[in-house]
Amino acid sequence: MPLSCFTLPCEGKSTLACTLGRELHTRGKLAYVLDGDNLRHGLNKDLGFAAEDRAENIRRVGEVAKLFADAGLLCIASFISPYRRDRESCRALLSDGSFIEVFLNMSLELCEARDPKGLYKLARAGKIKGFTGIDDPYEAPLNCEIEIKELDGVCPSPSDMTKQVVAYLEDKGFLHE
Ligand SMILES: Nc1ncnc2c1ncn2[C@@H]1O[C@H](COP(=O)(O)OS(=O)(=O)O)[C@@H](OP(=O)(O)O)[C@H]1O
Ligand SMILES: Nc1ncnc2c1ncn2[C@@H]1O[C@H](COP(=O)(O)OP(=O)(O)O)[C@@H](O)[C@H]1O
Repeated sequence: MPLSCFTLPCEGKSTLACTLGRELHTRGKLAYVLDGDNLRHGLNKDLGFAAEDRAENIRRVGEVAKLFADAGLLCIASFISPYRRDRESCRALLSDGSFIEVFLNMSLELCEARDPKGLYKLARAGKIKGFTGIDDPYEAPLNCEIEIKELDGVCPSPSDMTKQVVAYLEDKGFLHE
């Protein structure tokens, strides 16, 4: 089961992927996290952020996730993947129902206020071009399986985000023996 979180930078993808991975491990499930930041240091270090590079990034991630799924692992993929067509290509690679798209739907203001790596600041200053959410697009999904959003302007905690995803997985029978 490849489970993929797609959103703007700083929306909490890596945090959710990590918390969820730990929760699945405590339930005796073998899970592996693929994260954009990490893969771009190795497997995908030849790629930049032009639309065709982002497409190739996500194509490779989909192929790797498929290998994990074949081996019986739960794969949690945490990438921006801003274009719908690239996400749909990943979905098409995998068997029906096994691709679960998680959309973290937080405001740009919240992401920008976090900015632990200072990239939004650089993008606003024009020092990074083509930064998602600032001068590059993000196409929100039309039919994701799980949407996590702010409640009354407050972002759910990592633990609450994880609970929402786990509830979905339990409901769909992914966590049964
Ligand atoms: N131009 C531009 N646009 C967006 N993001 C940028 C850019 N340059 C560098 N970064 C950093 O790269 C991280 C996103 O990598 P991804 O592989 O997930 O991107 S993508 O799926 O190919 O769009 C992303 O990390 P996260 O903050 O974890 O999302 C950024 O830190
Ligand atoms: N649910 C949350 N509540 C509060 N802070 C969060 C939450 N999720 C992530 N953060 C914080 O926001 C920043 C960006 O999170 P990160 O998971 O790296 O986002 P992304 O992978 O989408 O770029 C980090 O400093 C992280 O600690």
